Amino acid sequence: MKTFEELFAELSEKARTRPEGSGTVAALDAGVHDIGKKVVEEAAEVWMAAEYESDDRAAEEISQLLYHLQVLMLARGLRMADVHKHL
Ligand SMILES: N=c1c2ncn([C@@H]3O[C@H](COP(=O)(O)OP(=O)(O)OP(=O)(O)O)[C@@H](O)[C@H]3O)c2ncn1[C@@H]1O[C@H](COP(=O)(O)O)[C@@H](O)[C@H]1O
Repeated sequence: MKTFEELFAELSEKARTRPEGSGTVAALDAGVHDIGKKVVEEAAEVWMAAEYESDDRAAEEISQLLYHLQVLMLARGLRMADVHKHL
């Protein structure tokens, strides 16, 4: 288990060190267009899970959407503070 901030720190480190086999590195290499499509796909899965599936399935889909949003942030060079200032 990890928090939103802990995941962002982990993904930032992956982007910096580019370890072999990292899905995050592969996604970053694919670029903003591909990551954006993944965000939309995961958002739809969140919607469906929230409407038709269990609390745990909805939470799982939400975690995946949050992951892909963080990857998109990294691809754009955005930091957590850039988002926080709009909350
Ligand atoms: N939290 C996540 C996470 N959530 C979602 N995903 C990715 O998003 C996909 C979403 O799953 P779907 O069910 O939509 O799967 P799918 O359609 O079969 O997936 P694809 O074929 O599109 O890859 C997963 O297969 C993962 O590739 C994640 N990938 C990685 N993490 C965490 O990110 C960290 C770094 O991971 P690596 O960069 O892979 O080392 C680790 O702590 C991981 O636990």
